[in-house]
Amino acid sequence: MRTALTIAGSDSSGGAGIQADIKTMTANGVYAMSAITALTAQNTTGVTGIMEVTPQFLEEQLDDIFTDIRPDAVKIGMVSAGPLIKVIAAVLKKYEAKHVVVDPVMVATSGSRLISDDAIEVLKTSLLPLAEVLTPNIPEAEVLSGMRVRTEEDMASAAEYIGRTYHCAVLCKGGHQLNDANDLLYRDGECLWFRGRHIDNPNTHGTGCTLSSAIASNLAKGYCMEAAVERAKAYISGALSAMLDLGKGSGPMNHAFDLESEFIGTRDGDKEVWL
Ligand SMILES: Nc1ncnc2c1ncn2[C@@H]1O[C@H](COP(=O)(O)OP(=O)(O)OP(=O)(O)O)[C@@H](O)[C@H]1O
Ligand SMILES: Cc1ncc(CO)c(N)n1
Repeated sequence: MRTALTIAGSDSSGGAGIQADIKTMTANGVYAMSAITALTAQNTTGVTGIMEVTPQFLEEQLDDIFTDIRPDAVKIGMVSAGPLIKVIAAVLKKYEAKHVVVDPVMVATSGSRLISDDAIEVLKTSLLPLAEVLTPNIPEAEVLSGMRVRTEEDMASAAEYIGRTYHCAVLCKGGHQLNDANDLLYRDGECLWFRGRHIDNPNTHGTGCTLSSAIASNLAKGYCMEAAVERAKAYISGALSAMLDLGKGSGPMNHAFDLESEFIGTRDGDKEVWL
């Protein structure tokens, strides 16, 4: 079985962060592992608290993972502080991690800030150059490129600038800001649009985490970048189309929409019963 690692924050409401990543990786058929950067107290209406792990403890988690079950792909999500980002960069280099997907998480769907200003600088200098692909949404693409992004042409210019600066592929997500389902992949000097069907669902908590984890899962399984993005788009469209409606704010998606049966236990010792 192929393996994937998420390095991200925990979302107590289960729709984003580590929880979304593990659900996504599992649904996409890879073995999921996690190194937690911070606990967040949050729900669908906002984030009320953040408790970071120490850099030493993050390093310990990562060393334990890489020296035992080597990940075939790594997804990096919320990392709120510079010293934590430095640890991640050092570990990725030390173990020559493959298929590194960085979702430069800055603000939650609910509007809460998830990274400090100095950490953004460390992200740019230490971590982004190690990525195979970055998955910024439009506000994140604006911060990383220093450009104003209002149109599809702006998305292409910003993605190209970011890709040339950090020598990686860039998937700029239209997301809930511009054109919902249309994302642009810049790679090796070329732009490729992934045009999805807009799904009329206000519940988009964790869409960014889910997409980047689905890309990492598919890279872990050996798909090329274009195929990994295509398959990840299909997965997120399915999860949004399931129209789960939980919580008082922008709720989570149904990550398990494609699981046909529900395991209910065993009978007669060894006979499994499925619904
Ligand atoms: N209503 C929608 N219908 C179809 N696809 C959507 C919709 N909203 C978002 N997506 C897709 O979900 C993926 C995640 O994009 P989005 O821009 O929402 O991420 P994000 O802003 O980083 O998310 P988050 O708020 O979780 O950080 C993209 O592929 C985007 O096209
Ligand atoms: C822990 C965590 N990571 C990422 C996001 C972005 O949606 C979030 N809301 N929470």
